[in-house]
Amino acid sequence: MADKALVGEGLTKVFGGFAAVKDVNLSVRRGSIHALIGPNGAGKTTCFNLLTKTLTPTRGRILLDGEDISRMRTSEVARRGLVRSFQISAIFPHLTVLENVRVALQSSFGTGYHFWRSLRAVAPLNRRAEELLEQVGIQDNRDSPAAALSYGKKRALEIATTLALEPRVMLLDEPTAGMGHEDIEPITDLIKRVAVGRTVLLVEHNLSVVSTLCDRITVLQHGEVLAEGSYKDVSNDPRVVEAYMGGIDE
Ligand SMILES: Nc1ncnc2c1ncn2[C@@H]1O[C@H](COP(=O)(O)OP(=O)(O)OP(=O)(O)O)[C@@H](O)[C@H]1O
Repeated sequence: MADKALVGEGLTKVFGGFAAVKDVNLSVRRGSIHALIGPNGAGKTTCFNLLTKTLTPTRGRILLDGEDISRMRTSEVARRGLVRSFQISAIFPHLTVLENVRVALQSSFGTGYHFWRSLRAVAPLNRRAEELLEQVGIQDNRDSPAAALSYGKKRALEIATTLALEPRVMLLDEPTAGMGHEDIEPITDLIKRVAVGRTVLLVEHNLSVVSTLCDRITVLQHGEVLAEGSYKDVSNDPRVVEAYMGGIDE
């Protein structure tokens, strides 16, 4: 159990009689970057939403560091170090980049969204916010309104606000979705950097990103696990090739 940061056991989610996820077993090794992939409608988002506690499983269990978190609220699991990017700290477009990270830090320090608290009380958080901006490479934009950032830099800001919650396990939902070619490489490098010393699970459509970033891949099809292994293993698996035929995105 010690090497498994996050485990899904027999995860099933039924929507009005339709099983979007069926008896999925999934283990995310500590320190790894693990991807959930599969053709459209395979159940990736549903599975991800179960693991991130956005949805409650119809059946099955989720274990974080061996502890059953199946019935816990997202805020409880976030306190235990399982954080979905953007789950708590959505970007506030009219706040500056620095203020956005500070708000995320306030929520992790339990001071919440009490904007009326004196500026003096939040000032010590500025240094940490600046460090986080540096870590994701957008320190030069600290005083810009978040709305003015390029798409790629917005994603970097979202990662900074996630890091503010000190995640041990980070869950990223399609981190490169909607990105132009020029933004994909920097965000891939950034995820690699912030993954050091952490565990990362992501849903990602871009298979070239998956191949460069991920240690382990789970392929879903029709709500079930079709294959699991390294990118090389799964991409050479004839069942995976067949599942993707006609439905591949990249
Ligand atoms: N809330 C819901 N109610 C009913 N059916 C749902 C619901 N959410 C998902 N589904 C169905 O479950 C199946 C799996 O959907 P899901 O979004 O998890 O797949 P996906 O692999 O993420 O797909 P995509 O790559 O297209 O985003 C689909 O057939 C979808 O229509």
